[in-house]
Amino acid sequence: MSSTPKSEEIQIGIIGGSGLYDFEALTDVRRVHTSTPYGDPSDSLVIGSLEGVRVAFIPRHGRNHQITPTNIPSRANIYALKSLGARAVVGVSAVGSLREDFAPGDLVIPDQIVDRSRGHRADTFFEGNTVVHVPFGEPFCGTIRPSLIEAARSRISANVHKTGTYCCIEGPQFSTRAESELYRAWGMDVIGMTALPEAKLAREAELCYTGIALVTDYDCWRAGHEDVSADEVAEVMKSNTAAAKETLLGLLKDFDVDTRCSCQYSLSTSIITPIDTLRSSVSRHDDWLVRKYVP
Ligand SMILES: CSC[C@H]1O[C@H](OP(=O)(O)O)[C@H](O)[C@@H]1O
Ligand SMILES: Nc1ncnc2[nH]cnc12
Repeated sequence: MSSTPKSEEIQIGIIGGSGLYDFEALTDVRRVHTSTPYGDPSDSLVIGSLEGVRVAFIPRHGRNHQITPTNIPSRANIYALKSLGARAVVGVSAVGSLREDFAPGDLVIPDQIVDRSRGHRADTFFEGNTVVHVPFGEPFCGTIRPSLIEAARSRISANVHKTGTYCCIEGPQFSTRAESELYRAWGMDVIGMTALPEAKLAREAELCYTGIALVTDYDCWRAGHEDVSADEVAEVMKSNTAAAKETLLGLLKDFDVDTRCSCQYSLSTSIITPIDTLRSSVSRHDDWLVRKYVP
């Protein structure tokens, strides 16, 4: 069903993960091929309407799942979404469970992340002559999370966990059993390879970022269970993606970005390089984020 957009402006970006390579419910669709100062995004972006909201969708591994986690061009993806006008981003991802009571098929709206990646992925936009330290104590947007939880709880039959710490490894290999046990002992709840650097970059780009984590497996810690495999993740995601899409439709039903949300002005107290020096020397790369703070 085609719905009249409430605004022509793109409000929100959706980044699809494993198993979520398109969003067939989008109407009034056009495909945008774009390149950015950070290279090409993972794929062309699909712009369309969902529940009357203009949305930009991109599959983070590419539509044929050909980009490994280390090589995901997250800076280009976030730049492309921001430059199309998005004020918020939802990242959908497949995750392993690190606890008994988070079962395959469950949906988690994570509230924390621990970075266990190997430092091979660019995780800041600020590599020029502007030094910026954004707050990241709450890595997921506290304004949109409650709406996402409410949307999931009211629209899907799967178990919804309203908090969870996402342990982000870089992969592409899955974890060893000793690592998996360690992450469990540290109190982490789910494990994946992609919420970072996405969430960090979204915060630097002053976008509200939240995640929908779809549990596909028990990683490799659970006695009596086969260790996770890519085939298992793909198989479980065949049914999980429907829950993610339904949750997104619920979120968008009355969606409006709160311009007072602190994510929307995260740079306002974060630029340590004196504004006076920036006025004359802000580098081309940093300019698109910093310019509004340079009088
Ligand atoms: C296909 S298994 C491992 C793969 O799945 C997850 O991807 P995404 O977060 O994009 O859904 C995980 O992070 C790995 O990239
Ligand atoms: N067990 C796991 N480890 C890392 N990433 C995953 N994505 C889905 N399941 C995963």
